[in-house]
Amino acid sequence: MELFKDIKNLGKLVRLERIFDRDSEKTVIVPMDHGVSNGPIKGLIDMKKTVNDVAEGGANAVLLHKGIVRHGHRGYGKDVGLIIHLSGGTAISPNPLKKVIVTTVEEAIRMGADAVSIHVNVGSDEDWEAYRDLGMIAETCEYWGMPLIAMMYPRGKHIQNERDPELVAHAARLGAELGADIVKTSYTGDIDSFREVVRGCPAPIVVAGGPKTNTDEEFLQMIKDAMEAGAAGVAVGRNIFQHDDVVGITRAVCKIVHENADVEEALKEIRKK
Ligand SMILES: CC(=O)[C@@H](O)[C@H](O)C(=O)COP(=O)(O)O
Ligand SMILES: N[C@@H](CC=O)C(=O)O
Repeated sequence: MELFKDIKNLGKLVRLERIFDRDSEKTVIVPMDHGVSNGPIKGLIDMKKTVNDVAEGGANAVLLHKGIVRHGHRGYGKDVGLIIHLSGGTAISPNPLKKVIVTTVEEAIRMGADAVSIHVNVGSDEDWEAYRDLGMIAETCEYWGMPLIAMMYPRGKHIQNERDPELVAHAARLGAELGADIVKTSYTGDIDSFREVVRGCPAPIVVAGGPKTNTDEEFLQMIKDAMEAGAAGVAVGRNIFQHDDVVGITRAVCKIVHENADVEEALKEIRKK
């Protein structure tokens, strides 16, 4: 794939083709790691059903913690790529922004992962520990041919605006500098500033979702704008798995990401309740 022309590691290339569409060279990832950070929230109770629904809707990959694969692997339905999340931390911790490494790349390989991910809150207390983790895990991923996705967010007590374009650009660049193959970060709110984030980051960027938006139009427009700005895809959790029509909203997102559809056309995929 042209998108990964800088990557020479064959194992990584083979695996990346399982989580990116070979024709569009874009991806729709559905993170479902919220059980660790927030507990069994809406949409993440029956994990097999939710994984099956997003697979049915055409998602390229789901992102899970290891225990959900162990307890919840479907073994039926349409196959979907598997990204295993290596970081953990909870909203009820005295330091909710602190993430520690809870799994190894080797364990992810044993579980059949197509990629692994790590979460870094840039600007949080002791963020340097996460930078060290990212750099070291990148080296292990290189050895095993395992693609690494770094979730890079400006978050911390001195960060006033987590979507500030300069801060998002810095966080994204840091991910690429320390060895991530793909960077996931927040949308900055407008096409021009996000284009600069993409320009400043040598690794492909996938855009994160955030809390469930009020309307489907608002959410899909954000996806459309991020793609227009040069994103290589999306990694959206709650706006997909908490939707009343999980299959339909996944199809709508895929239509924009892979087929460059406009929002109006994509909305037709959703079954209104
Ligand atoms: C649970 C998290 O920490 C999130 O960052 C999650 O991993 C994610 O990637 C985004 O999920 P959304 O629900 O789309 O914000
Ligand atoms: N490839 C797996 C990924 C989830 O565990 C599947 O399709 O079920």
